[in-house]
Amino acid sequence: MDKVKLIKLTCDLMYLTKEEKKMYNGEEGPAVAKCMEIIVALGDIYGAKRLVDISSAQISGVSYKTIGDAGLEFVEELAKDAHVRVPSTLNPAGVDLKIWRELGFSEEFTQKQLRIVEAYQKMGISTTCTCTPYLVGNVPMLGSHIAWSESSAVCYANSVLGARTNREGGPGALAAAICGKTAEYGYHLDEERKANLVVEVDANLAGSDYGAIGYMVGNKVGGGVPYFKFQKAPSTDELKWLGAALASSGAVALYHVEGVTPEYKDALKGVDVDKISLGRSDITEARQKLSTTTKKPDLICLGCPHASLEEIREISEKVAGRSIKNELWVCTSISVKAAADRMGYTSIIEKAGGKIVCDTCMVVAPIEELEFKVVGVNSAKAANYVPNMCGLEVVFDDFENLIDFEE
Ligand SMILES: C[C@@](O)(CCOP(=O)(O)O)CC(=O)O
Ligand code: SF4
Repeated sequence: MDKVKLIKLTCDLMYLTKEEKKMYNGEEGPAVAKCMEIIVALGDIYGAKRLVDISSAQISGVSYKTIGDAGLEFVEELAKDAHVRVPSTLNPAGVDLKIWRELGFSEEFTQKQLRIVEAYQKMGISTTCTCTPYLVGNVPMLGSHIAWSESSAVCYANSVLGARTNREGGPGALAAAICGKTAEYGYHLDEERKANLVVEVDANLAGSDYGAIGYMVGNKVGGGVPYFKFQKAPSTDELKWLGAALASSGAVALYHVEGVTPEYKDALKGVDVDKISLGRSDITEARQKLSTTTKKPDLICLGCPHASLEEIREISEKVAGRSIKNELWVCTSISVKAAADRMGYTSIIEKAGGKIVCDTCMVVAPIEELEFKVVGVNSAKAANYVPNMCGLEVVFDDFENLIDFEE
């Protein structure tokens, strides 16, 4: 079908403005045309009536471990003449861009990884290399339309900030960033943001319990929208862990928390939903399911999603003046690490034998090429991903139960 007919067909299914038609038919260059085709194709598949302007993007498809040579060639080709039109941040890479050699990663992998990051930077994407863009300045407003990928970031933006994005894949988010637009379907629409399951949690929760709850409920609702009733209001870090787990065991992109999240008041209006209750025994069962071994971990990886400054402060307090027996990595962004350096938390953790690892994480880095056998994590998402993505055993527990100190 030639271009004109295709536009006609597309216009029947979706309304394109004059400006958007120009972008679509190549008047703004081949890269924009290619990206508009991706966006319009997604819109046609999901029944969008129009495109919507976006205020920011979060781009995944960064680690050489996940995108390989094909992905490297795709981004280098696009970077020849594409540039983003909205503030865009980048997902974690496969290595810490500064201390990769100290961590034991290979020169060959790192060189390819640096080419990928360079190509994204050439397109004007901020090479933040973190899955917590909302901690480094990419903080979309309530009701704003965005195009984010990285499932935990998508869940946080929709649920905690009340911004509007679907679970974009790498290409979809990148295309949207280059065009400044995305197709208006799914979570961009009011009617898709209603809850479809009420979850009453009759237990006093702490730390990694939130990940265990998210893991269980994600399995139950798949791509649904859970509405939580907790005994006390979770912190933003606890909401971050909850959403990451919901998004990794299910395909949850939005949840509501009664009395806490910005859209909870309308989430149950006009819908008739099922209710479930979860208690301590359910949480205990989920926690057991998330570990694949009872062996002591030789590598402890915290910061999935990337650690906040508050998390790093708490870790530094727990290790201050002690000497750690196992290897400890605290994964975070360069921005949060800069603040941890200034506050002295980094030197406390390093003096105890730990490392603050930036730009990457225990899932998208090739840790399987290092000498570790058992990874200890306090993130249900990491526990869910490490066995499949790294082929290593995993122990899921709170930090204080994972760490081994010299006497
Ligand atoms: C491993 C994961 O957290 C990030 C994958 O990142 P990337 O596709 O390598 O940029 C997957 C996800 O949940 O989006
Ligand atoms: S696996 Fe965890 S740490 Fe890695 S990118 Fe995803 S949320 Fe972030």
